[in-house]
Amino acid sequence: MSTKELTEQILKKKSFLSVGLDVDIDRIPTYLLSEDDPIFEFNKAIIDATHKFCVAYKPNIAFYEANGVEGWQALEKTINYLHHEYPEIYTIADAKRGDIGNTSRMYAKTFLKDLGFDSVTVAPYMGKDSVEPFLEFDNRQAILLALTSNEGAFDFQTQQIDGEELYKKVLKTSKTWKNSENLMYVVGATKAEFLKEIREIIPENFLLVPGVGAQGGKLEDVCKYGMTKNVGLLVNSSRKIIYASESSNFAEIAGAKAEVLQQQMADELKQL
Ligand SMILES: O=c1ccn([C@@H]2O[C@H](COP(=O)(O)O)[C@@H](O)[C@H]2O)c(=O)[nH]1
Repeated sequence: MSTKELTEQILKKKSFLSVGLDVDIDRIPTYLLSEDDPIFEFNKAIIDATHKFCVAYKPNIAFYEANGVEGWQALEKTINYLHHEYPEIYTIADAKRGDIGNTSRMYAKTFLKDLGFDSVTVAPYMGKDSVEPFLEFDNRQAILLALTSNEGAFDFQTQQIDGEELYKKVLKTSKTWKNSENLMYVVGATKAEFLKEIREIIPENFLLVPGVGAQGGKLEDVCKYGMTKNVGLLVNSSRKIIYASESSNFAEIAGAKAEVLQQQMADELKQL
């Protein structure tokens, strides 16, 4: 999907919500465990109940890899279900890949071609040749980790190198890479106070903002400095939505949680 189409979906649905499909087999309702594919059945119920209120889904690949072959099968069924039932939805493989170019090409093929995700998260640490293979696909994006939501972000990302924070160097240098128009960036909602300076470096690019909900990030803070005239935001929430209830109506309750966030987003969009 192009970023123009993504913006159109955001304005149509009055939502820039991404629902995180971080499916932990130990946290899903126990009655689902007797199904052939409990992870997929959980995802299907969550997607059917929340799709009206969001524009994107973000499966975190770790939760699927942790279940071996069955996890990969559940991931493939989930992305196929989204493509077939809700083709207007933007999809993010939160895989945080990046390696020497020859290897990155294989990661890019897996997520952006074979599985057909719209985007994949990529770590910038190995530099240009590790990221450019993810930028070669039309209407697909690589989402580069810029300033992450966790405490450890202060270990390296905010450290000064030659008088400038490392995350700012990542933003500036990545703009010089081939097909950099296909870049989006991860900025944690817990780091909203950095957004003003981040927007001075990348005024237009979409940001994927995780950390609202379980990690304590605030939607209004993110919007205040992160929103552009074309919105430019995908705000993700995972656990607060998908594990809102363990009862048999878990999906309905997840839908209600997603709707609360969507309503707040609709209010923020009125200020555009
Ligand atoms: O900086 C980052 C980058 C990625 N994540 C991922 O987003 C979700 C957040 O889940 P919640 O349950 O809403 O906290 C999860 O998949 C993380 O691995 C992040 O949190 N921060």
